[in-house]
Amino acid sequence: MLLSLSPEREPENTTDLAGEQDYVSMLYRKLDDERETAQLGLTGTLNQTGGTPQARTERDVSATMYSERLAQLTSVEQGLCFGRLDFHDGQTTYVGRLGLFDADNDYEPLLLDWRAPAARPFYLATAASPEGVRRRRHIRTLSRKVVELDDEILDLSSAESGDNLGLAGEAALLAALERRRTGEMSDIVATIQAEQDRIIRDGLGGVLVVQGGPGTGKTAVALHRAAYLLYTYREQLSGRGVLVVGPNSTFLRYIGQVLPSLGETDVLLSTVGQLFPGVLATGVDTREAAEIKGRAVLADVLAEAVRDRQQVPEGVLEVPFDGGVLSLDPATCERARAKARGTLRPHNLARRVFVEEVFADLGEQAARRFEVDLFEGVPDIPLQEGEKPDAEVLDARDHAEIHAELAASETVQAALDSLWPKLTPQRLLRELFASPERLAAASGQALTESERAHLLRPAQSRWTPADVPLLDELAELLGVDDIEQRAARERREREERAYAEGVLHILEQDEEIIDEEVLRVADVLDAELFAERQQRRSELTAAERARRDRRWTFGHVIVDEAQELSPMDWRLLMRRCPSRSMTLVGDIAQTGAPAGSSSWQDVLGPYVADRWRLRELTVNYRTPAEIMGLAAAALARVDPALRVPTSVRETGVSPWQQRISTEPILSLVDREMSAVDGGTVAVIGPASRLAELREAVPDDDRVSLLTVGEAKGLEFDGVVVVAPEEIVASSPRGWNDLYVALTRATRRLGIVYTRAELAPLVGTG
Ligand SMILES: Nc1ncnc2c1ncn2[C@@H]1O[C@H](COP(=O)(O)OP(=O)(O)OP(=O)(O)O)[C@@H](O)[C@H]1O
Repeated sequence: MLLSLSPEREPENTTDLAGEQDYVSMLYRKLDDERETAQLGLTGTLNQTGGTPQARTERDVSATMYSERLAQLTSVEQGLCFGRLDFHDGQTTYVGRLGLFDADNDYEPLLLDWRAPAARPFYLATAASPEGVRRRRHIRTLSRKVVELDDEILDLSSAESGDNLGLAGEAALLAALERRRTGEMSDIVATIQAEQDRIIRDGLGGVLVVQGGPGTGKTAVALHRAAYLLYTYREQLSGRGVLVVGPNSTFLRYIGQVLPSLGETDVLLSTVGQLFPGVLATGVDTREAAEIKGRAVLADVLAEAVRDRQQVPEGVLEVPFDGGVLSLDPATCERARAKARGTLRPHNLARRVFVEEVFADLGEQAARRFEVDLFEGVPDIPLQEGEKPDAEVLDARDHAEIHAELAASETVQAALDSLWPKLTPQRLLRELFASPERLAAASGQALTESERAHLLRPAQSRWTPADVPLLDELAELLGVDDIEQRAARERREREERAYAEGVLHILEQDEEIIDEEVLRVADVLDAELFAERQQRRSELTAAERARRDRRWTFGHVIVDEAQELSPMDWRLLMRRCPSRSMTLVGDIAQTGAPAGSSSWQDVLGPYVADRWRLRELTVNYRTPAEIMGLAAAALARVDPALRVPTSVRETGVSPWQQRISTEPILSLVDREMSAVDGGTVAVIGPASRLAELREAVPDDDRVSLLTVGEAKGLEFDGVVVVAPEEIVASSPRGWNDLYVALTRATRRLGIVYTRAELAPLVGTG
């Protein structure tokens, strides 16, 4: 065991257990009281009807507040209190998932929220630097029952025998690490380690990069940091929300429960591919296409593609109008285009200027023709002595009418659309990738012919995740004019509100005439009203509004597996976070995406120069030492200078390896399932073998069949890696991929070879 049980532990004692049970039971009673108060507050608020619009708004705010409080109080039920600190000065504090106070005793804290500054010694105090703490106690509960206490005495004698990983609460930590995995990540609030705590509580401003090998808790730390920031900077963050970006939806499902279990719901979890409202990116790019689409130079290509849609005709364009023909000459169009471009506005907004210029020219032609028609057959009357010529035959109203007619004319609109079309990002990108000519014109020297060939595809193709940052870029270049949609949405909201108010009004009137004995309408409609208000409330949370609004900017952005993002992904994310208050967690050694990065400075330089701070995590909590020995051989192939993080555990079980022909995969997986005794098993193989493996893998909820990309960020009790040599060969970052695959297991790892090319790796097992 690498995990030693130092510092010194006090023997567990039943009196202590009973004492802690009393205290914990008191906390749960307090929690129940708080819940009841919140529930009563909510019911009372929902039962109120009528009143002024302001009173109704205030009610909505109170209902929101009460239901949020209720959700928070419910989320902390499991493990409400998990720690106790005894200080040398005789003081004692309890640490838990939220703060509880004694209203009858000057609001003395009964339980400290783990995020409160006063709770920090629970995570940071060590025997060498005890911060006044004499004893740290981990309290383990099952439902509301105290089942185990783990004590550490922090004094200098134990500091000398302390282990070099500097772990706190080792017994509790070990218990957490050894537990079976369920397929959903759990919070680590009771056993956060000092190096993790420092990152979680780092200040809100600027860009913080957390670099750490597999299993070092980067994801856990990122999520706890979100909860910490929302607690500490609530005023600043609750309006704009926090965005957490993950690599794929499987990963988002895996981490989805962590923040709610910490009482936080106002966080948007999303992949980059989900950040363009209205676009569902279900298509899959080839590796080459994904890499090319991720390049920064695509921003220039897209800007050029937009300019390419601002045309000047080669010859005079004849525009049928009102029974005659108007002509648009290249010089006029050139002038109009230069003026429109000169505004530096996005394409769709600059179009207005282009149209005005063209209308001025066409309008003049139309007016002249109108005058000619007007005076046709009327003899010229010579001017009298001193009389001036009539400067304007048509007045401003006539001109306005002509403009309106031009605007309404389909032929004029068709001409304008051929020169400066109104464009959506979707239309432009679809037409760009479907046309070799347009793509060649837009890319100039930026892409070679063969690179362009990778991007070409039929117009009806599905969107892919790598298209999303391109659509986002185009939305900026084109200027999506969603004023009408916004107005429609606001109108809809007003109508819904008016309808609800109408219903309430009718109910109130009804109540006046209904017999007292009969159930009052409000008595039976509570639930419905509640649901309706809940719906309206959820529409108003920052996370929900952010999901619908492409231009939403977040108070803080957290990116997990940040090494996988392409330069174009970063452009999108930076737009969502102009304050550059960001936490990026990742591992350069695990980069698998073709457009992913191998240097944090390369990623961040364009946005913040060198003004970002780096923190490192060095301890691997997931993967036992035996497995890391094997993974180290794969990492050495990525870069001999890279080191694997130190494992906290040994299991005594070495990874096994065998050739595929020796035994069918099905029986190997069955064997692993019994070995992990009800835990989870993943079979990770190259994409090209997935169909074949699907037939060979048992149909069981506890077994997952995944590519390396899909397995990124996840963990399982047992892992079987199939055809490692094919994983390595199938991508330029093959060794990184294999490293990721080998580090997913918490207990057991098996490798099934198809060939023997990776003998050096086998030899290191
Ligand atoms: N302080 C801790 N207490 C208990 N468990 C922990 C602690 N830190 C990390 N873990 C556990 O270790 C495992 C690995 O954590 P996590 O997935 O956050 O690592 P990671 O650095 O994101 O890994 P990867 O780079 O492979 O995705 C998880 O099961 C997590 O709950």
